[in-house]
Amino acid sequence: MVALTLPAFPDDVPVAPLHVIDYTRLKAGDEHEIESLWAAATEIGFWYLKNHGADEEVNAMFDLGAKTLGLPLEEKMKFEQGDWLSYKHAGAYAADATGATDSVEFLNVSKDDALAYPEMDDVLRPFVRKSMEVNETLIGILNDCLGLPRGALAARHSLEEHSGSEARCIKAPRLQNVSSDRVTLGAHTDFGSLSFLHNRLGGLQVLPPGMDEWKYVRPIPGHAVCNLGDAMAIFSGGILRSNLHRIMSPPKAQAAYDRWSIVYFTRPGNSIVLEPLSDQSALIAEAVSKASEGKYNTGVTAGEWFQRRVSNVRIKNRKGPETWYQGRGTEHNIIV
Ligand SMILES: O=C(O)CCC(=O)C(=O)O
Ligand SMILES: [Fe+2]
Repeated sequence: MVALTLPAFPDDVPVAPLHVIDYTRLKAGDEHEIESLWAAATEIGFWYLKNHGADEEVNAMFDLGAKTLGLPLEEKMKFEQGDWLSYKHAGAYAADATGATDSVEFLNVSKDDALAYPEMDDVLRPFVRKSMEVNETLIGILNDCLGLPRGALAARHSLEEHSGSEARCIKAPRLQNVSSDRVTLGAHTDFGSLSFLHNRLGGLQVLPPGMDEWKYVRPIPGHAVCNLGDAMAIFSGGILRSNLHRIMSPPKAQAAYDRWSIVYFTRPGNSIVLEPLSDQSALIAEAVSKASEGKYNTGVTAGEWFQRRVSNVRIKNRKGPETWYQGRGTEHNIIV
């Protein structure tokens, strides 16, 4: 189970000063709040979201995750399926180009499974539905800020089409006798559109644009952390930012505890081509005209983008450092 009393996040580590966005104000169309969201989405691509109304669903997911990932390894390994869904054991991913491995385990459940199966429990489905509602609202607001026709981004995230959208529970076990600056999940950008993340302990770090020092994202009770992924950076011709991040063991006294997180990833439908929506927005067309030729024309679908990224991070598929680079996303210009 998740410990009820955890040591406080330390005051003497570098933190990223993320915007705090109030979801209820956003929903009410508050212009100041929309401007803050736009600033966060274009500058760093990460923000806190308060008053999102998903606490109950998220807490149930933490309990479900603890129960499921608490099973013996041989039980969990029966559910490892291909490169992506269900269970991922610790050490299955490369943490960097050298072949060092990660130390987190995941439980992934596709939104298509969570919504489709009648016997799906009363924890996953409510969490997926609530997370979808929040992410769709945020994506809709960003759609309008980008000057896209109403529903242009929503059409690329249709409920009907199968996609890489999924719920994830992550456990990073406390590390014994290891210095607290150990990377537990390697530096990456998220593959899809928008991630709705819930943390209780520190350890998540972002590399803010133009900086060479990683900054912690301080967990704030009741506040989710939202971040944009590659698809939104590509659709917007680079106006929206998909920022590099990683997980470290929790800082200072928090390092003595297992670290749990719950995430919902919204990703485009598998058939959606990842390219800038220049013909639908003057703002995007202008951004693309300033970028190097073809920079955001990936020539692949969201399904292919996802498959490439996830299979190249699998350590079993590693041939050498090039495999790590072949799995990179929109952050590929950044040397870490
Ligand atoms: O656990 C976290 O804080 C972040 C997880 C993450 O970045 C991911 O699963 O993509
Ligand atoms: Fe991530």
